[in-house]
Amino acid sequence: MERQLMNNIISVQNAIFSYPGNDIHVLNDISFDVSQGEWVAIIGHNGSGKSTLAKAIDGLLSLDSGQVVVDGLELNENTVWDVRSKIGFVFQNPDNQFVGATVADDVAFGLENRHVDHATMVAKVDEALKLVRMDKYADREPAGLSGGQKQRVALAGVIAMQPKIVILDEATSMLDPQGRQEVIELLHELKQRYKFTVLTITHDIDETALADRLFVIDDGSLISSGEPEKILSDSKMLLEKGLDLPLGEHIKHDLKELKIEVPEEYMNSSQVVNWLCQQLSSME
Ligand SMILES: Nc1ncnc2c1ncn2[C@@H]1O[C@H](COP(=O)(O)OP(=O)(O)OP(=O)(O)O)[C@@H](O)[C@H]1O
Repeated sequence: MERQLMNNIISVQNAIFSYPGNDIHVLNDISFDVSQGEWVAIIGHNGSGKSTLAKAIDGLLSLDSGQVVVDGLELNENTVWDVRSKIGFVFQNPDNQFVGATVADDVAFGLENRHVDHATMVAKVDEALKLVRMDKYADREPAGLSGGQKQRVALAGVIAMQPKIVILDEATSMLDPQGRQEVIELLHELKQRYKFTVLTITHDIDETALADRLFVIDDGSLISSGEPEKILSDSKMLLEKGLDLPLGEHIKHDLKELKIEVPEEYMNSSQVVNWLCQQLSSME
């Protein structure tokens, strides 16, 4: 109810899409709205259509039928550049995104295209690199960085532009667990600070617990959407759809297999550990 009162910044209605030469609907009549400032995480098995959906929102491909509206603009060939200017997109493989000779040049690229004055540009680049903890690498060549460092720099490029919408397509997949945690916390902070709307596509199921809403895509259809805690506690559906269980739910699932009664509601791993300790102490 509360969501309906907020502004929709992304609206996808009856999206249908097949790649040329293949009749299969990779997007099979998908509809949803995303509110301004909302963080939506998208999960689904390999090949379920998540990246295709993200590309359709960014106008990188056009739908066979249906409609995408971004910040009040209906996406079509006349509006595609305006739509894209509202979206910061980080792909899984940042190598395809680097254009600058140095890390700093690369982060500055979008700002230069917007003719931002030099002093502002230097300050924004420095701030963005500090936020992703890559300021010490400002003069390095992007090609010489590790996969995780490249993903951080790609993210800095997006942060510097302060777009209304940030789409991360498996953009933390090369980060180590600590780095991934840092980037997710950073996103959370930036979302509060700049009121970004965030779409994250991820195979890291634990990461999705922090989102405002979770979408499950299966063979091109949006089969479930709602509060992450509700969806993440539906272990039967997640397993049926070939998805991982979050760690806490994984432990609960194993306990259930041992015929141990566990709470139905979603618990993260620390909550499961606390719950187990309580059970043990009550047995003493
Ligand atoms: N350029 C393309 N040409 C033809 N088919 C494609 C193309 N890109 C993707 N596909 C197919 O479309 C389907 C959906 O792909 P997509 O990349 O959207 O899935 P995904 O859910 O993002 O997968 P993953 O989790 O593996 O990244 C897959 O069957 C894929 O093989």
